[in-house]
Amino acid sequence: MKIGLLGYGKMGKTIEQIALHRQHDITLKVEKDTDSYALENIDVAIDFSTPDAAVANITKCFNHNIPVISGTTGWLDHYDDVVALCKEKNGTFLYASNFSLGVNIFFELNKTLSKLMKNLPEYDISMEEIHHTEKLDAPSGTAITLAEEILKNSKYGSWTLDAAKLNDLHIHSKRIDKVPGTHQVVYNSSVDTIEIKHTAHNRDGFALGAVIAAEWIVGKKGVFSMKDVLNIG
Ligand SMILES: NC(=O)C1=CN([C@@H]2O[C@H](COP(=O)(O)OP(=O)(O)OC[C@H]3O[C@@H](n4cnc5c(N)ncnc54)[C@H](O)[C@@H]3O)[C@@H](O)[C@H]2O)C=CC1
Ligand SMILES: O=C(O)C1=N[C@H](C(=O)O)C[C@H](O)C1
Repeated sequence: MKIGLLGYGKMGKTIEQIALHRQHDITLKVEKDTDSYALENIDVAIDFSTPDAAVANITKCFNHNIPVISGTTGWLDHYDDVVALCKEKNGTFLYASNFSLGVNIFFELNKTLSKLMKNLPEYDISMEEIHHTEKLDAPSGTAITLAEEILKNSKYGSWTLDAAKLNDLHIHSKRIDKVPGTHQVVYNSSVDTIEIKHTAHNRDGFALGAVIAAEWIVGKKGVFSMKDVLNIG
């Protein structure tokens, strides 16, 4: 498979290693902020760029009929527009806030736990996400995915980064040098605490999931998620 890497930073370089190991070719690497690259000789594009660049990169793939895997976070206000454009162009698109198998299992644990806790308002819920200091967005895309599931079954109106907003689900975003990604959900009452936590040890799990998604999507049309790839949830 010929892969175009839209974004060749920490994730692009990790994906390259895993893709080569799985006998794929990297036929394009976009390393900096430009839209003047050519989408030629590519079976699938994988976008791990920046919040500001993601929509233009995805749109360019639709216009060139290239399936696109999107791992970039921080652009989700435009997600519905991108899905509509994909359908209009008869394109192929998959976004995941987190491609790792472990986090996708964690998403299912979070869903199950939130359903179990639905009628127990004596528990206050909070979340914490920790990432490296180069991360541009907060909260993390993964934290938003977790929060959106919790909100379906909780007393909270929306998620917030502001601890003073007591009626909302507080996400505490911490930035610590070199941390690849840690997410925790805490249910706290006066008598006990229930916590679930996922800790990434490096970026290999994210990268492997993105390559597996790219392998899976070639030849398909439409809008997909990691649930389709992993057949869970
Ligand atoms: N969904 C997932 O599983 C994961 C998502 N991410 C997300 O992926 C994104 C990238 O993460 P990192 O690789 O750690 O960041 P990074 O900062 O190391 O790399 C981003 C790269 O994109 C390049 N870039 C800037 N403008 C561009 C453009 N217009 N087109 C193409 N490339 C452009 C930058 O020069 C840089 O090399 C972030 O949004 C991050 O949150 C990161 C890890 C896992
Ligand atoms: O920026 C990162 O590094 C990560 N971003 C993703 C997110 O925002 O959830 C996934 C992972 O946690 C690493």
